[in-house]
Amino acid sequence: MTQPGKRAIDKTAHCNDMTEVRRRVDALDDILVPLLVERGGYMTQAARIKASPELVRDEVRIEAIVARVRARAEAEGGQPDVIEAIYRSMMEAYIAFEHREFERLRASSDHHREEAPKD
Ligand SMILES: O=C(O)C(=O)C[C@]1(C(=O)O)C=C[C@@H](O)C=C1
Repeated sequence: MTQPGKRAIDKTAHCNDMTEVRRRVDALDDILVPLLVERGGYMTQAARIKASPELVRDEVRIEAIVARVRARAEAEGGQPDVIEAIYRSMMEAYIAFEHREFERLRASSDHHREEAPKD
């Protein structure tokens, strides 16, 4: 459980003008974007490990992630519906990326294949 006073929502600073709001938002985006890039790296890993493109989209896993992040949003004093919408949209973008990575990795490994493909 998130302790009272340690919730993310309680860390939001009171702002006196939009310059301060935007400075705070930019500072959080500077933390978020590198984390999203790192998360995206695991789509490349998944694309390498999965045996077929049909396995890229995994509805069971998507729903498990949504349930998990909704609960976390609640515990942090946030809005579960907002976090769910962000995650569903983010995962669609990552699924598209994972499909591109799946193709890219197979295409480049073809160049390194020693034997000619059969047929
Ligand atoms: O867990 C996976 O199988 C992934 O490929 C990762 C991920 C994600 O976390 O964004 C992306 C695509 C899948 O539909 C489910 C989840």
